[in-house]
Amino acid sequence: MSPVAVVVGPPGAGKTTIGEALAAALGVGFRDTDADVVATAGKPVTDIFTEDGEPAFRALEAAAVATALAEHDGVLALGGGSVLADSTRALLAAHTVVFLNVGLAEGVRRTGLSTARPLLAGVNPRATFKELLDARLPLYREIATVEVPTDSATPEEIVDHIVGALRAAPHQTPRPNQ
Ligand SMILES: Nc1ncnc2c1ncn2[C@@H]1O[C@H](COP(=O)(O)OP(=O)(O)OP(=O)(O)O)[C@@H](O)[C@H]1O
Ligand SMILES: O=C(O)C1=C[C@@H](O)[C@@H](O)[C@H](O)C1
Ligand SMILES: [Mg+2]
Repeated sequence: MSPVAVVVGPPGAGKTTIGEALAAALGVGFRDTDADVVATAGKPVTDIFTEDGEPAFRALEAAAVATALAEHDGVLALGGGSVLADSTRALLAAHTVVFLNVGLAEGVRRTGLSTARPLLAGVNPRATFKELLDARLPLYREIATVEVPTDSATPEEIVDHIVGALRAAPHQTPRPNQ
């Protein structure tokens, strides 16, 4: 069993929004590893960061991603920082991975009103977001099979784009060493 598509990208890229809409368009189930981590820990992501620390969150996240990749056959959205783990990127090499890209200004705008993202809760969310994008863009691109810019597209347009890309390459050839 393998997800139809795994959705990755920075905070605010739309992984949850687009992932849910993509699953509905394809008539498959949707799963989000952030929700899996919250269910396992029994508390919100912010509390895990505050009470247990980011390394504890990342360990829960890597385990949640490995389980979901093995169990889920619909659309799977990953937490924004999942790609930081070498083990997760190695697992993703065998999957169809949609990278939802978002630029700095739009990413800050979309995440600005929420307090639910502990990494962006500091005094200068814009600087933090820029550091995060600089560090992660190569990692998202390393494992993506489809990259979709989202800054000036509606969720409907983005879903159409992804459905078209999946139809054009329905059976991804496994990469070497998989
Ligand atoms: N294409 C889009 N155009 C405009 N707004 C969008 C778009 N995609 C998502 N949004 C909005 O941006 C916000 C963040 O979206 P969402 O929660 O889906 O992002 P995410 O990638 O799942 O973030 P996180 O990494 O924190 O889980 C939401 O308010 C959502 O409605
Ligand atoms: O980008 C990140 O590192 C994060 C994104 C969210 O999806 C959550 O997984 C958490 O807030 C961390
Ligand atoms: Mg999300």
